[in-house]
Amino acid sequence: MQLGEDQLSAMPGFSGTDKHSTMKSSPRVSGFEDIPRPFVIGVGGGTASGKSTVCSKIMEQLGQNGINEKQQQVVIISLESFYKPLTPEQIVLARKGQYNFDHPAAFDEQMMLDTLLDLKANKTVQIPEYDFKNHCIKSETLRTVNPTDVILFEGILVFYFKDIRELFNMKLFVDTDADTRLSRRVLRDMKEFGRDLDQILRQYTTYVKPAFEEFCLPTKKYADVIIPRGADNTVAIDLIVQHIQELLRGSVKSNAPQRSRHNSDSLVSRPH
Ligand SMILES: Nc1ncnc2c1ncn2[C@@H]1O[C@H](COP(=O)(O)OP(=O)(O)O)[C@@H](O)[C@H]1O
Ligand SMILES: O=c1ccn([C@@H]2O[C@H](COP(=O)(O)O)[C@@H](O)[C@H]2O)c(=O)[nH]1
Repeated sequence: MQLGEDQLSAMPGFSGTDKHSTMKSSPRVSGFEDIPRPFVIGVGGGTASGKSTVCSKIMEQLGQNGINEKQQQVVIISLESFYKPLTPEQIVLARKGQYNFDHPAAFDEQMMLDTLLDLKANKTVQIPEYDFKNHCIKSETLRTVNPTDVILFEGILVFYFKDIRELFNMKLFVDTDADTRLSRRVLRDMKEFGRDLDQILRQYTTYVKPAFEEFCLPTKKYADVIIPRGADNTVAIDLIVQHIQELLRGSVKSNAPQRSRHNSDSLVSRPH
């Protein structure tokens, strides 16, 4: 679905263009003509840093929440959809906090790559939904993701895999203090997934923390924008939303062929 001027001007904060002139109220910035569509934004960061919450806030501020999936112009995809299936023995270990869900080998990199390439080629894809409680894919539900304008792809290791990292047009890293993350993770795992404290802490100290230090934290250097304090950082979120709105407005007018943007060509540093 290509965005229409009316849909865009309905977005909160979208200043819009005069119906009869594309330049009057908000001149287009040079360089926006060739924005790739979809524009794929990677959102990395440690467990419970607020990646999902930041993505939800971005969606909300773009007026995308509560919209029929078919009409959404921005979608969120989570890395957990690409967990490899566990054997029955591994599920037993996972229930005791003895399976490493934080190691890159836990993910199906090829499936992730194929899915992102299909989305970049504006194909409709089916994405599994993950069940954290039972450590498996929900077999009855496959989520259909239609061609869209902006994709937010969030997860602990989204910047770890080089092939995947190179598909992102923008990279955000949600940077939240480790104690805050641990306390949120404990509360979330207890409340939402019914886990006990022993299991949570064993898993955290054995796998989550070491893997964060070995595989996730080193990927921070790839980020175009680092968001300290996660969803509490309303200034950063406002700026990112404003930027996405500029992108969407640019994509509406663009007929130019898509091309990938190089890191150093980051849109964030362009003057608005
Ligand atoms: N700024 C915040 N203040 C308080 N709680 C938060 C904040 N951001 C996230 N949380 C809570 O912390 C937990 C983890 O947040 P989430 O966005 O799911 O993180 P991630 O996607 O990085 O794992 C959730 O229970 C969420 O409600
Ligand atoms: O079955 C599972 C699968 C994953 N996890 C943990 O989830 C986090 C990643 O998700 P965030 O939303 O980014 O926190 C990862 O640290 C895994 O340890 C799990 O506990 N059980």
